[in-house]
Amino acid sequence: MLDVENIQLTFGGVKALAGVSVHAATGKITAVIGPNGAGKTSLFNVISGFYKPNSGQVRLAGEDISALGPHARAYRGMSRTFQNIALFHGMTVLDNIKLGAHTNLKSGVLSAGFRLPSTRREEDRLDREIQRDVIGLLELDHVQHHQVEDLAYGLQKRVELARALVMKPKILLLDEPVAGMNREEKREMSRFVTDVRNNWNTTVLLIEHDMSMVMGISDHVVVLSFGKPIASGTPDEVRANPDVIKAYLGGAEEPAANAA
Ligand SMILES: Nc1ncnc2c1ncn2[C@@H]1O[C@H](COP(=O)(O)OP(=O)(O)OP(=O)(O)O)[C@@H](O)[C@H]1O
Repeated sequence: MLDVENIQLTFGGVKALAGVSVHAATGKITAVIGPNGAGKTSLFNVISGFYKPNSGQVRLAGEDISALGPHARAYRGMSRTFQNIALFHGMTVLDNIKLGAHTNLKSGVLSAGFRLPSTRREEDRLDREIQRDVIGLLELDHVQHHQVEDLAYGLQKRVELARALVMKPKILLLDEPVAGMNREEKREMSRFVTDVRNNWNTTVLLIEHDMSMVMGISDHVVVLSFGKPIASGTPDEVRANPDVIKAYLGGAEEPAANAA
């Protein structure tokens, strides 16, 4: 589904990514892990089109999308959540979720402004679809009319996930989905991500520090260290890999070529 080939990205003298390739297979959960500064966030920003790499290619469902910006990638079925909560306060859960669908609506801003009958029909259809698919699946029924800022942290993260899903993405990019959560919230988020994949066959790519989440739900894990892939495989393979253990224990040395 997603093929990231040989990405090089430098910031001044710092090589943030030095030849990173990642394949996220259709309907699978792929995780990118690595110690602080390994290049995970940079890789996500390259994949979603926020950073332009020095070289390398990003392909989505076979199409080279390397030259496209974030909106064009979203339109092609790439959706992401962010590390920090990015919801609109003063709005309900349902309205926040609906914001994720604006590019799916056929009616333009003008007709929406005049509330033409066709726009209202489209909104009604969208409401029904959101209720049926997203709100039900993510168990947000009981809070859909609440203001988002009144919700507990874990629920707000779930609303963000819902908003990312409204577009029915081909691939869902999750940027540290359980950061800052308590154990119960982490367990719930893991279950919901797995449910989404199981129900819709969505391809999921996530970056995450929480090892129990990564090892619990991933089909495939890629490990970065100092901007390079050092291992990949099943959670069990990666866990047992001596290079990975060394990187996490702080024994790995930065390659001389990476020095600024
Ligand atoms: N905008 C930037 N300008 C300059 N250097 C940057 C920038 N973003 C990242 N870097 C550098 O690129 C390298 C990779 O950083 P990145 O944030 O991608 O790692 P990470 O694995 O996401 O780290 P963390 O787990 O701490 O979020 C680091 O050396 C970082 O200092």
